[in-house]
Amino acid sequence: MVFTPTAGWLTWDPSPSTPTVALPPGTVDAHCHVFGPAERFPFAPERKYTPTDAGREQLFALRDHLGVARQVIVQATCHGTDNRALVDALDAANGRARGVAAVRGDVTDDELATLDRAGVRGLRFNFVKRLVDAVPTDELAAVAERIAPLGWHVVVYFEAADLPDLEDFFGRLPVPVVVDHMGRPDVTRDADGPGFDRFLRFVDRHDVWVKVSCPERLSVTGPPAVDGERHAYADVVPFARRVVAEVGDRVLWGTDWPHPNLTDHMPDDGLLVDHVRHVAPTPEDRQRLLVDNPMRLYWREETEAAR
Ligand SMILES: O=C(O)/C=C(\C=C(/O)C(=O)O)C(=O)O
Repeated sequence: MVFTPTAGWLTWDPSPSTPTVALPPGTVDAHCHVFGPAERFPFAPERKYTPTDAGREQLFALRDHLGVARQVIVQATCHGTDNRALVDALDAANGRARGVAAVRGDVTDDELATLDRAGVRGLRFNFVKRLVDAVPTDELAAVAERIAPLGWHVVVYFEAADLPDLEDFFGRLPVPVVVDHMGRPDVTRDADGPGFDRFLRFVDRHDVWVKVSCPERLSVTGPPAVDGERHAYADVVPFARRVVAEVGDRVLWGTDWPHPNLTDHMPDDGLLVDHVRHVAPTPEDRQRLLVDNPMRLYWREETEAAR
């Protein structure tokens, strides 16, 4: 079957620059994806977009190019609840990757156990309307009860405007909740204004984890370097720095490679690494953000053994 990438859809940068920021040893890219290759792992019929292939070899090459040690591969909607490409990449990563899968409500306990053995440590619940149709929250709540004994968590992706309708559902989940891309704030607003205040109150109330990922999706100032530095997405920085300052022990970072659904510009992944310097200004901030927090969430057995 031939899969034609969605028209107008940019593909990932095949030659990202070399970061000027030296990442701490053990850095984890806590949000990236693997797409296909489609001839081995066809995209889901229910998908809302068709990406270009972005296979495990390219994902691992990016890891090594950026100086990242480990990756958390997150199931994207283009593969629906078919986690075969994810599991294949986990198998090939030799312990250097963990996964966040997507499942239907009728997933069996044996299937969950198989995913756990493959390195999956969470499920993704996607509420972004341009990506999924109606979300069966009752089904998701039932599945969340079943993954609690596995020690898994739930990664949630939603638009900021939808948080009021979703907050109670998230607060009732019996497992840790991790929010993708800071809950997609409107960065034209004040990072200290009521909208982001509300998000951070939700985070604090329910001990929610937050990814300071995807400045390229959130920014309206775009990629041009700011003040001559290898820094961009300056309008996103105040929001991300607030999260790092106020949620320091539950904050994560990721590249979001291969950056699906971007049409106006494709980020340079080397610049995304440099961007971290502005989001997490001290070495201690970066150690927590890039190493300690993701290791505690995804490689708990190693962090507990090291105590
Ligand atoms: O890759 C991301 O995290 C963001 C997007 C896509 C998905 O998450 C997905 O397809 O599951 C998006 O905003 O289009």
